Amino acid sequence: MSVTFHDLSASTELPADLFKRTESDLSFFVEKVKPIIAAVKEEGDSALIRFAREFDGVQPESFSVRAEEHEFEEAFARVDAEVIEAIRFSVENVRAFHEAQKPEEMWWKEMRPGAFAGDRHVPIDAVACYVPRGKGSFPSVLIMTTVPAVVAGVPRPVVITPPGPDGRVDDATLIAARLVGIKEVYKCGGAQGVAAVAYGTQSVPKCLKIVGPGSPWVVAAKRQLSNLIDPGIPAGPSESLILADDSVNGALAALDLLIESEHGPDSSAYLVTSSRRVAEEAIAALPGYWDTIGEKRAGFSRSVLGGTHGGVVLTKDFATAVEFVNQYAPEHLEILAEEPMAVMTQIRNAGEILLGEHTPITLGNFVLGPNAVLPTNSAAKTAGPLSVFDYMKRISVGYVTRAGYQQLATKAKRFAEYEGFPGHALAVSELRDRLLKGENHD
Ligand SMILES: NC(=O)c1ccc[n+]([C@@H]2O[C@H](COP(=O)([O-])OP(=O)(O)OC[C@H]3O[C@@H](n4cnc5c(N)ncnc54)[C@H](O)[C@@H]3O)[C@@H](O)[C@H]2O)c1
Ligand SMILES: N[C@H](CO)Cc1c[nH]c[nH+]1
Ligand SMILES: [Zn+2]
Repeated sequence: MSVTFHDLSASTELPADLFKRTESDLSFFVEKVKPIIAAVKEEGDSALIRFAREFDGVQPESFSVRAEEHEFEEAFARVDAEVIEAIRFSVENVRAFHEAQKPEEMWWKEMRPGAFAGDRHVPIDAVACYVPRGKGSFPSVLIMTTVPAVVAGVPRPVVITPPGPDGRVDDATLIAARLVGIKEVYKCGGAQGVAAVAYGTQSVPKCLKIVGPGSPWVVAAKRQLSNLIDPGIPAGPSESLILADDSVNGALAALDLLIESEHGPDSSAYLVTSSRRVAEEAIAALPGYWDTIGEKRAGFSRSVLGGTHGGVVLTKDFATAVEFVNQYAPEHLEILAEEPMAVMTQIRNAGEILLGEHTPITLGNFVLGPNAVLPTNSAAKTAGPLSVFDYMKRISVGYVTRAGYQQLATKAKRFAEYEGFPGHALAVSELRDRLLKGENHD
C-alpha cells in the first residue's frame, strides 16, 4: 500500500473529510458495550473474570482480579535494568513537570474592603487510571496517568489494565506503578474495566472519575457511564500532525510521521506541508522505514498513512497548512520549520506542540515531562492535556467581615428584589443587624 497524497496545492479549500477520525462514529461500540456493562453491574468480579478469559485470552485456572505483592516483585526480577532505569528517569521528569503545574492549596483576594474570596484546590477522593493493553503494553501511560494523581494528593488512585493471556499485568507497568507509589492495580480492561470502577465490584473500588486513553471499547463505555463516573478528557486512538515548511528534510518529516501511525489501524497521522519537495521526499522515504519496523507495526502505519485517516497533505501555501492544523486540532503537533517558535504562535488548537527537529513526538510520549495523555478527535479545540487539575476540584470560599458587610448587602438586596426573591432580600435587611445584636423579629 502506498501513501495517500492529498494534493490541495491548487485551492485554499480544506475538505471536511480530512478532519474525520475513526472515533467520529462510535455507534457500533456503544451498542456492543451495553451487555458487558450490564453483566459487570449484575455479577461483579465473576463477570470480570469471564471477560478476561473471553477478550484477553486469560488461560490460568486461578486468576486474581487484583495484582498481588508477589507479582510486583517478580516483575522487577524479569525486566531489564536499563528499562527500569528509563522508567525511573521518566517518573522523575513527569513528576517535576506536574509539581511545577500544581496550584497553591488556596488563594484569597480582597474583593472590596473587608470582603474576601478565593478558591481551595482539593483532590478528588478516588480516581481510576486506565492503562491500555491491547495492541501493546503501556508503562508510559501508567506514569502519565498516575504521577499527576499522586502529585495532586488523590487519596485513592487505582489502576485498571487488561491482563495478558498469562493472567498477569504487564511487568513494566507493575514496575512503573511501584516506582510511582501506586498500591492498587486491577486486571480488568475494556468496557468491563470502565464498568467495574463505575459501579464497584467485590474487588474493584467504585471511583468518582476515570482518566486515561483507550480503544473504542473503552471510549464507548466511558460515554455510556458518564452519568455515574466522570469520564475525564476524551483520549482515544493516537493522532499526530507533522507541520513542515520548505526548510525541512522530507525524509526526517516522514520518520516522525511513523511515530503515531504505528499505534494501530484506528490512529490518524498526516504530514502537512506547503512544500512539494518535502511531500515527495517523505512519500519516497516511508516504504524504506516500513521495511525496518516489523510486520505488525508497519502494517498499522501503512494502513493509516495509505488510508482515509492519514497521509501527506500538500497545501497551497504555509498559511493554509497552519489553518489545516487549527481546524484539525491534533492530539500531537510537531513543528519542523526554520522558525518553529514563530510558527507556534499561530497555532490555536493542539493537545501538545513539539518544536523543532530535536523534539520528536517520541520524547513527549515517554520522557520529556509534559503529559502525553491528550485530547483526541478535535477535543483540543476546547480541552488541554491531562494535568494535576484533572485530579482536583475547586471549592470557592468567601468571607465577609462586619466592616465589609454593609456595602455588599445593599447591592445584593437590589438584586434579590429585582429577581423576585423576598427571602434572599430579608436575609440582608436590617433584620440581620437586629438578630446579630440579639433582638428578636417582631
Ligand atoms: N491518547 C493517548 O494518550 C494514548 C496513549 C496510548 C494509547 N492510545 C490509544 O489507546 C488505544 C489502546 O487500545 P488497545 O486496543 O491497545 O488497548 P485497550 O486496553 O484500550 O483495549 C483492549 C481491550 O478492549 C477490549 N476488547 C477488545 N476486543 C473486544 C471485543 N471484540 N469485544 C469487547 N471488548 C473488546 C478488551 O477488554 C481488551 O482488553 C489505541 O487506540 C491507542 O492509539 C492513546
Ligand atoms: N502516543 C501515545 C499518546 O497519544 C503515547 C504513547 C505511549 N506509548 C507509545 N505512545
Ligand atoms: Zn505514541
